Amino acid sequence: MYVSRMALQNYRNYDKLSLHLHPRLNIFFGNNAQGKTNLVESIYMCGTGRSHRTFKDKEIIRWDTSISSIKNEVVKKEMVTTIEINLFDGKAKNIKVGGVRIDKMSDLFGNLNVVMFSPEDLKLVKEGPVFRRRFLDVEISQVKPNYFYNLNQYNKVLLQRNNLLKSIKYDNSLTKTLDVWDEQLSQYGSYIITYRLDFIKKIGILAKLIHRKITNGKEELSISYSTQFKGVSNREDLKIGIYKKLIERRQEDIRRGITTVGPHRDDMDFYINNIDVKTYGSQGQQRTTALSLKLSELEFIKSECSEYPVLLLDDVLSELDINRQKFLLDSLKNIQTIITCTSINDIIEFRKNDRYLFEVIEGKINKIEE
Ligand SMILES: Nc1ncnc2c1ncn2[C@@H]1O[C@H](COP(=O)(O)OP(=O)(O)OP(=O)(O)O)[C@@H](O)[C@H]1O
Repeated sequence: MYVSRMALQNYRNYDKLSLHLHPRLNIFFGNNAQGKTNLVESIYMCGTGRSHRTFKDKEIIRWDTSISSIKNEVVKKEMVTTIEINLFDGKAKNIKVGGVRIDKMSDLFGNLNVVMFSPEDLKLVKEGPVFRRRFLDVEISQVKPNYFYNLNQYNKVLLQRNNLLKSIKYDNSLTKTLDVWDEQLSQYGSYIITYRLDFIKKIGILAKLIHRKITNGKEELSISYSTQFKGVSNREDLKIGIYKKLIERRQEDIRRGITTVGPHRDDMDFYINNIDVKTYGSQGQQRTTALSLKLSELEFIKSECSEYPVLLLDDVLSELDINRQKFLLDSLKNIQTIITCTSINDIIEFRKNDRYLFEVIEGKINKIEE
């Protein structure tokens, strides 16, 4: 799939923009703070319904205006469809697919699959577990709308349970009310863990092969899911396991006023040649692991949806050494790729006859060559 045309209005520093994109390679270069990331952010939004940088729509709307819009044309299985997002100051966004307004975010997923790779992602391995859980949630939601539903329900119940735990501290008679939340938390939580286990199993195999290639067979990467329910993969057993542990930890949870059991505490582990990459990996190994993981996502989406997603490479090339850059660029021949960079010196000769090159200057875009 690919984005054939993009149009922005009052989107960050873009007043009005209309652009045809190359079905394969698009390179946007320019100095800092010209609008390169804003551009990839808008494509990411059409795929996921949200920005990768902010939860606040207000920040996206061009200053001194009140409505911002994105309209992209997407070619998927040779059919053209439009995805339109209108953002309002102080009102929920409105999303249309093929001109029809959708009321559930999960109806957006799958119309445009995107994979974003930015310098932030290079920290995926070594940063805190929140980043890795977010990675899991975004990637699985794109291909499994049911996951997104269960995740939303889980988060709602978790919030209610945590509020209740805080109230119980002052009113013990409320303790019995926890039963209903524990039941629901186990139900939704077991779905989340089952989906995550399946996802990690699949991308684990793909990432291992990719990592082997990048390191010329020197490193063997393995990825696993770290959970309080190790060894349990059946959904019914997980449900029972979560429920039992919630009861077991109930007094502790009441004392602390938070829920200490469930997938919101889980994480991903990475090993290279059986050594924990988070703790002992060099910076280079951590980066290569992140790169293998990102590239495995492309293959995963292809295997689930039969088409490659659109790849957004935001300012990431300069962060990789020349070998990794070459590996990355060579892997992308059949994938629409949007690259942003401040300098094109390293890639000026790259796929010269099979790309569009654009210069970004203060929210305006000049096409340099076909
Ligand atoms: N809501 C907004 N309205 C108008 N301009 C905005 C808004 N939000 C951000 N900007 C402007 O957008 C520009 C930043 O754009 P962007 O983040 O895309 O930069 P970039 O070209 O990717 O730069 P870098 O190479 O430094 O990452 C800044 O000039 C900023 O002031």
